[in-house]
Amino acid sequence: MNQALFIGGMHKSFNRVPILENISLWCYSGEIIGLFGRNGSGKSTLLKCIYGVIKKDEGQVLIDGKRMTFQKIIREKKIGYLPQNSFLPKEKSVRDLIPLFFPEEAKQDAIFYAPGVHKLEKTRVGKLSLGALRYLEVLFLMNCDHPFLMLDEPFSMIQPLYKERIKELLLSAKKEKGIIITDHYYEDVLTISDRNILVKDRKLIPINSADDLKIAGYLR
Ligand SMILES: Nc1ncnc2c1ncn2[C@@H]1O[C@H](COP(=O)(O)OP(=O)(O)OP(=O)(O)O)[C@@H](O)[C@H]1O
Repeated sequence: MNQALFIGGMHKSFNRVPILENISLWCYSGEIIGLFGRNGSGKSTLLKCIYGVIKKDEGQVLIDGKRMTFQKIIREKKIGYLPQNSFLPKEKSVRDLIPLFFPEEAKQDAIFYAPGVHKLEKTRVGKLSLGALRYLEVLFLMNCDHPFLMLDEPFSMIQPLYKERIKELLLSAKKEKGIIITDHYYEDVLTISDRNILVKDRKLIPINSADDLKIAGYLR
């Protein structure tokens, strides 16, 4: 079912320093939005405010016209969020972790039989390479039933093979989900995104191409 995520009139300051001012943003299922911006421009803050892990000063998050709180987003499984730091327990093996997150056999199979997972089965999460870990996290999120996903730097520091696998997952997931993704690996994002936005001077600016990123001062 097509769904719409709407963020309206969002403001956020830290210690009275404004980071985001009067931010409005839409995301529909079936699209990938690329979110760009210089270090410290407020991309992670925006995602955290939408998800509700940090409190916004003002503004609304609506899904299909219904006002969302952090509790509702979690309870009703509305948004899956990939933070910059890993959320998987380090001491568990990949094989033990899968049934922990996914009791249903069909979901377990979807993950076990995803490309490259079989050979990671016995490895503990803490021993996975950064690329394998990020891939596994994205794979887990894709297999949850959230209509929206927000990913904070899924491509950072990972080898091309895993980047390609993550891109394939995202392109497949967007058939059913709306996805917001932020990463400084802008070329990887631009190859899969449908719309792009730059966070600059506390505001959002629509971006149509890498040239626009130059004009807006994100690239040289
Ligand atoms: N909990 C916090 N307390 C105070 N200031 C914070 C906090 N979190 C973020 N900031 C500040 O808010 C600004 C935006 O940070 P944010 O992490 O959202 O930027 P970003 O665009 O995601 O950067 P990067 O590309 O480096 O990940 C920065 O100046 C940062 O120092």
